[in-house]
Amino acid sequence: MTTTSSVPALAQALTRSELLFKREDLETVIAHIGRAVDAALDGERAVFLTVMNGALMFGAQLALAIRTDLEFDYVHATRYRGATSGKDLHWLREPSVSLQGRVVLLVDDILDEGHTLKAVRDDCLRRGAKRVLVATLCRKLHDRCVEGIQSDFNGVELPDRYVFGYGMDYYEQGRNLPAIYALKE
Ligand SMILES: O=P(O)(O)OC[C@H]1O[C@H](OP(=O)(O)OP(=O)(O)O)[C@H](O)[C@@H]1O
Ligand SMILES: Nc1nc2[nH]cnc2c(=O)[nH]1
Repeated sequence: MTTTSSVPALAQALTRSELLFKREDLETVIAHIGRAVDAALDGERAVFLTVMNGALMFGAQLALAIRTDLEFDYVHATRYRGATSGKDLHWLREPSVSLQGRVVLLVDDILDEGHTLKAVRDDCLRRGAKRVLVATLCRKLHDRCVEGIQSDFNGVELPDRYVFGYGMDYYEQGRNLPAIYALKE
């Protein structure tokens, strides 16, 4: 199977990648996040705001692990646009549910440098959210994260290398791999 453009091939990337977390481990971790979110919500019906596309898989599994009833919406903000380093943030879809006076659970796959989540969190507050909780499947360990953003709930910690799988892309490929891989170099 070949790709239709000149982007680097996923199969090639897999040969020079390391498997970091497999599906079963991630499912266990996500179930724990669900319990923690229930405790934090304490019965309040939050807006579950998924940041597309990367959070598609994590968002679905996390939602099923939360017992408290939720209202769903999504945003699409992208900084990486299929590349392996981030640039300016582009808003492709804003929330449609009113966030005024609401608790928002902001759900994303990865907290890397934090620009995306910071911008989306600040936008939620501008729209009147009374509290924004941030849930991420993974976060990278480095000192380049912008000030003023962190995950309230996070699944796993990653080395400072480009990762893909479980929602995260390698040149828009590999999002449906059921594990997280890191490029070796
Ligand atoms: O912490 P940051 O350095 O801002 O990076 C994290 C963001 O990067 C990815 O999105 P991307 O822009 O690749 O769009 P995608 O979700 O469509 O893949 C990921 O889904 C996060 O939203
Ligand atoms: N796929 C992917 N998206 C990201 N967004 C920010 N960092 C990363 C990363 O390492 N991989």
